[in-house]
Amino acid sequence: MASQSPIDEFNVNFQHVFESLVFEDIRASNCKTSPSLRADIQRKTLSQLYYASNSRTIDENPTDSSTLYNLHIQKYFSIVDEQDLSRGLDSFSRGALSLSSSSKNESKQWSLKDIRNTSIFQELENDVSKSSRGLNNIPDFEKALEFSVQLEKNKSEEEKSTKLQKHVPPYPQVRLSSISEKRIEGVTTKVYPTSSKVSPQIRCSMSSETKTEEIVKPNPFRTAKEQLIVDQKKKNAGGISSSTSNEPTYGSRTKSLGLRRGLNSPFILPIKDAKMNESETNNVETKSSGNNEEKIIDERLKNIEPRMVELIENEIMDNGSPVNWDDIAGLEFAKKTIQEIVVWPMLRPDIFTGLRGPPRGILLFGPPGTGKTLIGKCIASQSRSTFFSISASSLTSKWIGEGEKMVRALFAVARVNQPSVIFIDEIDSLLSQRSESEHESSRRIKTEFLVQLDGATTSQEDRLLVVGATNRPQELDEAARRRLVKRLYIPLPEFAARKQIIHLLMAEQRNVLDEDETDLICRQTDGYSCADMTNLCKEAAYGPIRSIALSDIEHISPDQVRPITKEDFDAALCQVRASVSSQDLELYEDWNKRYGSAAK
Ligand SMILES: Nc1ncnc2c1ncn2[C@@H]1O[C@H](COP(=O)(O)OP(=O)(O)OP(=O)(O)O)[C@@H](O)[C@H]1O
Repeated sequence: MASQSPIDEFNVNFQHVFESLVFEDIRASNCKTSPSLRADIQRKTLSQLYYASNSRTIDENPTDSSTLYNLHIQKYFSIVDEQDLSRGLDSFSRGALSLSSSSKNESKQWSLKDIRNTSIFQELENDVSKSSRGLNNIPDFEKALEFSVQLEKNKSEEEKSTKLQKHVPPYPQVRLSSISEKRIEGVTTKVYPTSSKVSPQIRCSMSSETKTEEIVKPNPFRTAKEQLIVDQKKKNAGGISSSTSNEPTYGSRTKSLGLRRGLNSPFILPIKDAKMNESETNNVETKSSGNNEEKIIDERLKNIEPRMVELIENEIMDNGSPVNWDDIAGLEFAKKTIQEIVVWPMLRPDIFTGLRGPPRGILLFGPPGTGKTLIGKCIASQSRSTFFSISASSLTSKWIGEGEKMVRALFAVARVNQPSVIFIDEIDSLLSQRSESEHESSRRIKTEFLVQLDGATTSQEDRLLVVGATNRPQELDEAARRRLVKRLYIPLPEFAARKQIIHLLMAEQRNVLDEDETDLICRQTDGYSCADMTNLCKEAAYGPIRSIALSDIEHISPDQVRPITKEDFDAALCQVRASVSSQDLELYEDWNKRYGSAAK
């Protein structure tokens, strides 16, 4: 048997398909058949056509198959969209937008979306755009074609509309069936306004000729994104509006470095514009004028190295907690004298003028740990002054070669921050008696210090007080001694002062010390300095802790720790001894008799 030629094969196939189509068409046209069944038959026909075309069973020429395809599409839609339920499904108006997923037509294999995505449908569009000559010969094809093209164009808009309807079932109140009717009858002019993104006003064409648009009730529903756009639009009203539209630019927004720009942010030039430069220049001017003001204030610092100023402000300026006179046990004479000659004049410089002018330098001398530094801090606190605390030995050793600069800087910063108290501990090491073996740098520091001290003592405007403290007053240079006009002896604490220290410190701890026991401790601590007394109390406070078993120390609560007893002090007394020898005390008392502002 001779094999069939490709043309014969095509003819056979086409005949088969055509017969099938005609048969189905007759079935579908049968008025007695239900609309649902007729729609199914048409859909089946479309599927067959689609399959035959794709498998090249019928025709390589897409125009013919397209003609057939569109014919059946029209028939299909005429059934689906017919509003008379006896003849059609009225499906479009009730659910055409969700037709693709609808089960109304009892088939899951087919959907409107499938038709649009078919290659034959797309080929149809392409062919039409390439050549309209052959198509003009086909009756009604043009209408079907235009419908198909328009259908594709409207696809995305329909999807949006479908989404909106899903959220608000009663909306839109549009007879969409009218749209479909127009599609079938003629060239569709359905227009969904693009501005519907913000407040969708769905418009539909009522007539293909007049293209009159009907404004349908606006849909109040807004997606979160739409609401954001509206809010930002309101916010930016009156401000600089973006040159771009408010519509979101999905995925195409330009990222900028630094701060993220909002939807309606004004455009920012990637380079500095003239205006920006101008404003920056103004800022610089403002800043520089501000600096000029600061320079006028800080005239006294102009010859001082900034790093030294910084060092003094960070390391020497003391911002510790304030000290009250009551915090200092004993030393009644010293406290009274300092209040009279130092604190009051610093608080009321207008009263303490002339002969009543305060001394600018005082010396606190005495055994170590008796409260000299404490008094210096208290002077600063009570006179509301800035407190500078420096050890003279650090001036000579820490800043070798720069000590004199440091002294100058210290006084300059103190003047800027006045009223100030400059407390110089171990002042003897700075202002010791001159000798042949004295190092050149030490000598220069001493000279600078005396110069500054002279300036501080002679200047009436400056409110500076230099407080020197020493344990070796006998080593002080004569010139220094003369400048430190008030020389106050800070002795070892007496009985009352020692008792006061115990009370002060024990007040913070649980203890069972009675007055007799406290007095006994005070008698036992004759010759102890204030620092010694503090150490004794600390040691006694450890007694209750030492009585706790090591295994319990981690878990024991504070109130389970027993109170401090006299026995703890007895144990502590064995540990903490007086640090000041009687010989040293004699030296202080001698020197006090000779040079000190002794108590009468
Ligand atoms: N009069 C006092 N009242 C209460 N506590 C004091 C008194 N004097 C000293 N202390 C305690 O002793 C500590 C040491 O005191 P401070 O440094 O003032 O002594 P100092 O005379 O300056 O000693 P140094 O000469 O060794 O510098 C203080 O921190 C304080 O706890």
